[in-house]
Amino acid sequence: MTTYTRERIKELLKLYFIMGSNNSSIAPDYVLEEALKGGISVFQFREKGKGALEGKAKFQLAKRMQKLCNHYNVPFIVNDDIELAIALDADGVHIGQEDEKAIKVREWIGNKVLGVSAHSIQEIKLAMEAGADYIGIGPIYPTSTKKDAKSVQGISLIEKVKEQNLTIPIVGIGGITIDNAFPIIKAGADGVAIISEISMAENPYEQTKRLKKVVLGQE
Ligand SMILES: Cc1ncsc1CCOP(=O)(O)O
Ligand SMILES: C=C1C=NC(C(F)(F)F)=NC1=N
Repeated sequence: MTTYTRERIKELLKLYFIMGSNNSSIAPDYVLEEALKGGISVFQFREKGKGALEGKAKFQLAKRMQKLCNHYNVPFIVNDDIELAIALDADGVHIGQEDEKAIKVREWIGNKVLGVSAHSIQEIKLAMEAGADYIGIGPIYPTSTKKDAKSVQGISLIEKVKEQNLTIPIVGIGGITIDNAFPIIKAGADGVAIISEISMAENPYEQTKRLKKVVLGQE
């Protein structure tokens, strides 16, 4: 398990921003800093898909984004790339079902935060046994950001997790906007994970502030 308590993980998941350089038409460092000022609670560096950076350029962008997160005391999570996470001494990693097995990753990363994507109760239980600190469930709504996203599942799996009294922290992801975010929290998720609603926003700072109010039930 991680050095973070389960309660702390649940707090961190509240407004989970995820992006890479190909999720925005403007400078990713600028978008991230606006989102940090707007109140995101955790950031995931996800450099993936068409036009994604690789090698030194990817490492340097990750380093700049990690520095921004450290400045705002927001944990910095790396998607998929375990070596990069270890090289940067990131706060955690997020892996999908098709990535390295959670049990192996847990051994590699020690007590860093380990997040796992899951699409069924079975996958959630396996991830819990492997020492995952939180689960990403989605796509909740249709999304065009992840080309190979699984079928849209709504909030049904989040509700099932609650019905079965599974206590692992949960974050919903996929097609989440200002208008559809709160039902995910109401269904029992600890937070929402967002890419384009913030990364493509006209004003990422204002958009983040509004999303924060929505997930806190203040709007
Ligand atoms: C990474 C990922 N996993 C499931 S959907 C998705 C993309 C979420 O992006 P957006 O918030 O723009 O729909
Ligand atoms: C595919 C993903 C699914 N869920 C998450 C998170 F929101 F962090 F749990 N991140 C991903 N990259």
